[in-house]
Amino acid sequence: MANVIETGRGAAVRVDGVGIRFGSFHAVRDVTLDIAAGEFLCLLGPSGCGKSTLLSALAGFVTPYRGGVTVDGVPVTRPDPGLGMVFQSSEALFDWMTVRQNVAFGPRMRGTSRARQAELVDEYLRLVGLRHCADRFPGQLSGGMRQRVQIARVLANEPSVVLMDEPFGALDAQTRQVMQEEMDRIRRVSGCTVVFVTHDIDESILLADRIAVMTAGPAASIKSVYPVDLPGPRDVTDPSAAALRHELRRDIGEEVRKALRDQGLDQDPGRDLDAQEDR
Ligand SMILES: Nc1ncnc2c1ncn2[C@@H]1O[C@H](COP(=O)(O)OP(=O)(O)OP(=O)(O)O)[C@@H](O)[C@H]1O
Repeated sequence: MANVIETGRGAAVRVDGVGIRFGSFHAVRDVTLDIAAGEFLCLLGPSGCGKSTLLSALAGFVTPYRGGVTVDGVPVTRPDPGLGMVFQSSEALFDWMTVRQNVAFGPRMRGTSRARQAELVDEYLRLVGLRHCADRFPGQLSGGMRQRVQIARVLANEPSVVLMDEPFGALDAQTRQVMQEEMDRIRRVSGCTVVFVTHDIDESILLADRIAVMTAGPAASIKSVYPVDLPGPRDVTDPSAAALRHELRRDIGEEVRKALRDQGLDQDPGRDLDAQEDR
């Protein structure tokens, strides 16, 4: 597939008045967001509000019925190697290919020379700490390693924007923590813009430059945007992080309660959030 979006070092993303419908269902209403080149933006919100749907529009998988997305001024109209997507499940990897072949896949499809493919594989497997696994198959790796291969495979396309849909959601707590630390390093080295969907408030505080909170759906929009001005390495038990976490919990809690009220189910609105807090 030919690139329309430039590849390289991080691009500015403009989401301008985006609305998304699935038939008669109004999923997302009038979302406007400006994401700077190289920024790490987390999307948080109640379950089912439309985070993945909005991310799909950024990836060119879903066409908005109104508004649009541009990357460095270029309209997103379809998927593009310049927009890398990392999914929650590492089933996105090709099980019948080695790690090396998986990571080389995108560049090979774009007709990159064999020598350059080898360089890219080497560079990005090194970045995710998996050079020693190049000749293994995905089935021979742990869940955390497979997610790292998925990230290397996306980065080997040298995307200017990486879109991540709960990429660590299926990992155990310890692997998740390691991956969060690695993600912070990887994105600083690669310089790409990242839009990262998560349920996890602490994960968003650890990683984001800004956190956008969505309203409960249907017809979800952006409720508030929080800058995360915390020095690194971040610690969620730090008092300023704790204050931000409290604000985010309150903000999302309001939306969860609203959603439950709309469904006539508002008996124990705190439970969802306590479960998030415990993770
Ligand atoms: N292809 C589709 N057809 C119809 N409805 C859809 C489709 N995709 C998503 N939806 C609906 O749009 C709404 C938003 O879904 P989405 O998966 O984007 O939410 P989410 O915030 O990512 O959810 P979660 O946090 O649980 O992963 C939901 O009501 C969902 O049922």
